[in-house]
Amino acid sequence: MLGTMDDAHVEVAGLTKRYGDKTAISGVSFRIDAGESVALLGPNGAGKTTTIEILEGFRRATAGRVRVLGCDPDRAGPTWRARVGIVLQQTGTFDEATVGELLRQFAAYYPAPRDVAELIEAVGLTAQAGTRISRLSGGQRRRVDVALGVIGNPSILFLDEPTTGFDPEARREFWALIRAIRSRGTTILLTTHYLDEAAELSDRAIVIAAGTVLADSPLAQLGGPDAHKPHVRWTDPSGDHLEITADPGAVVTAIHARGNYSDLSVTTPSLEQTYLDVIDRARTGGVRQ
Ligand SMILES: Nc1ncnc2c1ncn2[C@@H]1O[C@H](COP(=O)(O)OP(=O)(O)OP(=O)(O)O)[C@@H](O)[C@H]1O
Repeated sequence: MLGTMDDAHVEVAGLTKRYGDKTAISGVSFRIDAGESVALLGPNGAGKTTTIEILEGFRRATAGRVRVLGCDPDRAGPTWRARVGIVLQQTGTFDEATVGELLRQFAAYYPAPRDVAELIEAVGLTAQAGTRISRLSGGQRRRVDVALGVIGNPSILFLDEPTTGFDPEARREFWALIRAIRSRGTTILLTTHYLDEAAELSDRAIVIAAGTVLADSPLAQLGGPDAHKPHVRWTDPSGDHLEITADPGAVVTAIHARGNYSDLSVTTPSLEQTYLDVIDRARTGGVRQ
């Protein structure tokens, strides 16, 4: 059966994956509702690709419960696969075909594909529709990858490090493309090492490291409430000071009133710093947010 009684598009409970005697994923649980866009974050080797490929049905879980669109990906059939869009980290090349030929060929595999000309326009390749894939730039090929991922009009789209190697302009164009797919109501799970990308494309971040979930929260709340408070730093005759405060104005006014200070600054931690703190705290024995 496709679909569940509720709105969960992904349900993962106690997911564990071992490669031989190495445990890559250890008891991971999370849920993604229909229409949500979620970023899976974590350092190299954290288990992101392993997790996403289990959800795609490309790898088999060692233990735990996994449901995508209400089905176990390991047992799901072609009807399920037609509703799941995938953009892998690296894709094969179809050098001899033109963009239009390739997409028309793939559209024929799906019961309810998107209109090919409209999709080519949506991914910004109208001028290249008659161009062989081998003649496209790296960024243009990645657009073809995305077009192939959504040609079947999927309910959920998996993107594994979609913009690695992109220049800043290509990355921004790609974000616009994904936002357009998101605005159609498609559920999205992406892995990325770029915090700005996660912030642009996601409602929520799930942070994993060493195969366990460290945080699962909206990006603006990552690390807990104190993680986003401004830092006031200053120096006075008694030494260097740091105060983390929700009201930096009041702290600065008090410092000023006391006088005899130097090197006063007010900064807000970046999302990247907050993320690195979450990872760091876990390494040094902190607790889950
Ligand atoms: N086929 C495999 N056989 C053995 N070990 C593997 C295999 N695939 C992954 N691993 C190991 O599992 C762990 C998780 O790897 P995974 O590729 O899922 O991490 P990742 O978070 O996607 O990393 P990256 O950010 O570098 O892509 C790593 O320690 C990796 O070496």
